[in-house]
Amino acid sequence: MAYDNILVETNGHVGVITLHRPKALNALNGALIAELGTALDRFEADPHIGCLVLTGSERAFAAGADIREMQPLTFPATYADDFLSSWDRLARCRKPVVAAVAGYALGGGCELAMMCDIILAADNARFGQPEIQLGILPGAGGSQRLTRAIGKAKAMEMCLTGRTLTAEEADRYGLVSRVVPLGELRAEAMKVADTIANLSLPSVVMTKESVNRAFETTLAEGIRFERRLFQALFATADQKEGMAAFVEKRSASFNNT
Ligand SMILES: CCCCCCC/C=C/C(=O)SCCNC(=O)CCNC(=O)[C@H](O)C(C)(C)COP(=O)(O)OP(=O)(O)OC[C@H]1O[C@@H](n2cnc3c(N)ncnc32)[C@H](O)[C@@H]1OP(=O)(O)O
Repeated sequence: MAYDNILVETNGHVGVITLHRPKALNALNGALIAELGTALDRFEADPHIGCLVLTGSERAFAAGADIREMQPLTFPATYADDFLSSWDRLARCRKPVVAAVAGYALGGGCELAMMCDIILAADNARFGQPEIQLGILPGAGGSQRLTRAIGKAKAMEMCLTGRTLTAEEADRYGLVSRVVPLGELRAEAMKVADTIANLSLPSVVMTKESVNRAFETTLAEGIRFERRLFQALFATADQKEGMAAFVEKRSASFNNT
């Protein structure tokens, strides 16, 4: 499959997607989002892939949704087409996704990063929701995921003023898991993804689902849900292998069953 707006490659059990619209700082247009959806479908269906990395360029992860594409839109058209309703494909990916963010992650770019499970930031990364400066608001979950990630006070300031965060601030506020030197970003992201990809896929997918459930339910329901998944994993061969490997003092070799 040929892609025009993204680069797709496989490295061991890791699928790597690189946003690639360099002239527009990886601004997200309909074509790019469609290609991203196709790549995600393929990696998700590939039993050899256990984790994904999503990245951009050194200058921009993504500078937002494509303003030129959005400029002529009208309310009746956006409403009738339910504009953006399919742009959250990434958030529905069942396999873990590591975002490797360098440069600008603004608007839809910040929202795209927040749809991932782990965000590694290069020291030059900048996160922001500047939509207010365009007379709109974050439309792909930014006001919701950002608020859950860093709290109301900081999310309000970002969304209401368009202020951007440095990588160091994003780290301190809990938006990213850590900051690494720009030159080490890709290698670090690959290391994290490779670690995950070599674990047992059923336990990885269930762990992701269980952590995400914390955002959607009560504590009691979440704990019950986690316990059921925990019990279910005792039906897998990988649980037997993982625990046998520990007892026998050797590395586990999982086969995702
Ligand atoms: C799946 C999730 C997506 C869902 C999206 C939901 C709704 C989201 C809405 C938005 O994201 S609105 C857009 C929010 N982003 C912005 O407002 C940032 C806009 N860009 C800038 O402010 C600046 O470009 C910059 C990032 C601060 C960089 O400035 P710099 O001076 O270094 O470069 P430029 O010359 O401005 O940019 C180079 C080139 O890139 C084009 N470009 C940049 N951002 C966008 C964009 N968001 N849309 C379209 N094009 C963009 C810019 O126009 C330049 O192109 P040329 O003019 O040289 O052709």
